[in-house]
Amino acid sequence: MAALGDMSSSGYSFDEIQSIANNILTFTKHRPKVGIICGSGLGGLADQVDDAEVISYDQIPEFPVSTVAGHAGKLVFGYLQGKPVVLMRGRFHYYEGYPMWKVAMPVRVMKAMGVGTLVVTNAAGGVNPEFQTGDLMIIKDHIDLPGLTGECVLIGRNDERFGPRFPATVGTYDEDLRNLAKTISVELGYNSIMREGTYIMIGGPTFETVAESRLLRTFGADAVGMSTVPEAVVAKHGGLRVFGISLITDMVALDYNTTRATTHEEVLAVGQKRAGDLQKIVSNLVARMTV
Ligand SMILES: O=P(O)(O)O[C@@H]1C[C@H](O)[C@@H](CO)O1
Ligand code: HPA
Repeated sequence: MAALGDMSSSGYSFDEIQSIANNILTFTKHRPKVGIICGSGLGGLADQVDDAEVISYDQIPEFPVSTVAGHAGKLVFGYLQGKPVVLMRGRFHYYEGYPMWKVAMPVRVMKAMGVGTLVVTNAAGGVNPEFQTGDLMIIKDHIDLPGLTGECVLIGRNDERFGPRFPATVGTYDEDLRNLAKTISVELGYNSIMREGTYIMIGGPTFETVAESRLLRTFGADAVGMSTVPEAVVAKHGGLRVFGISLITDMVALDYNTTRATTHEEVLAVGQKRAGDLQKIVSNLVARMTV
C-alpha cells in the first residue's frame, strides 16, 4: 500500500480509504449500514444510540480534528431504532482550513465500512422569507457555490472505483426518503414547521452580508450553510442514498433596516432548543427506512 499521505490532490487512494475503514472497524463490533453526520449542536442524536461504542477522531490518525464549538469529534457506532449506524458527532468544514476532499473524506470511509445510506444534518440560515427560526427543512436540492466557482470536492485525479469522472448530481437527495420524512413529520404533528427546499453552501466562516443574502435568494436558495454539499456530492458519486435535513437556526438579513447579526452562539442556542424535533424526525426515518 502507498504510504498514507502519499496522495493526489483528490485525497486518499481507494486502497488507503479501505485501510482506514478496516482500521476503524477493529475498534468496534458494529457493522453500520446507515451513516449520520450531525450538524452544529445536533450531535445529541448519539444519546439515542443503543449498545454504543465511541471512537474519538484523535484515535484515527487520518482523521482531521473538529475545531468548531458544537462538534464533539467522535464516531459513535451502535443501533438507532434497531438499525446499525455510525454517527459523526462533528464534521469538518472547509473554513477550518481543510481541503475540500478532506472535508468529505469520512463519507468514503463510511462507504468502505459498508454504509449504503447517508443522513446529513446541519444548522442553516433561512433565506426564504416565509421560513422562521426553528423550522426544519428537508433538503430537496442543493447549490454547490464553491463547486460552481472551482472548488468542487471531486476536483483532482478520479479513481473510477469511487465513482465516475463526470457524475450526475440530479436526484442527489433520495425522493423516497424525502417522502417518508414528510409522512413522518405529518404523523408527528410537525407540518407547521416542516419545509422542503434548496440548501446553498457558502465557504464561510463569514456570515452573509445583506447584498449576499439577496443574491442567494435570487439564486433560488431557501437556506444557507457552510457544510453538507461536499458530503452529499461524494456520497452520490459513490452511489449512496442521501437524505438531508436543515434546522433553521436564524433568518438571514435581506433588509438594511436590521441591526441583528447572526452569531455561532445563536446558532448553537437555537440548536439546543430545537434539536429534539430534528432528532425525532431522523430517528423515525431511520426506523422505517430499508437498509
Ligand atoms: O456543521 P453545520 O453546517 O451544521 O454548521 C453550521 C455552519 C457553520 O459551521 C456554523 C455557523 O454557526 O454552523
Ligand atoms: N449562514 C451560513 N451558515 C449558517 C447560518 C447562516 O445564517 N446559520 C447557520 N449556519
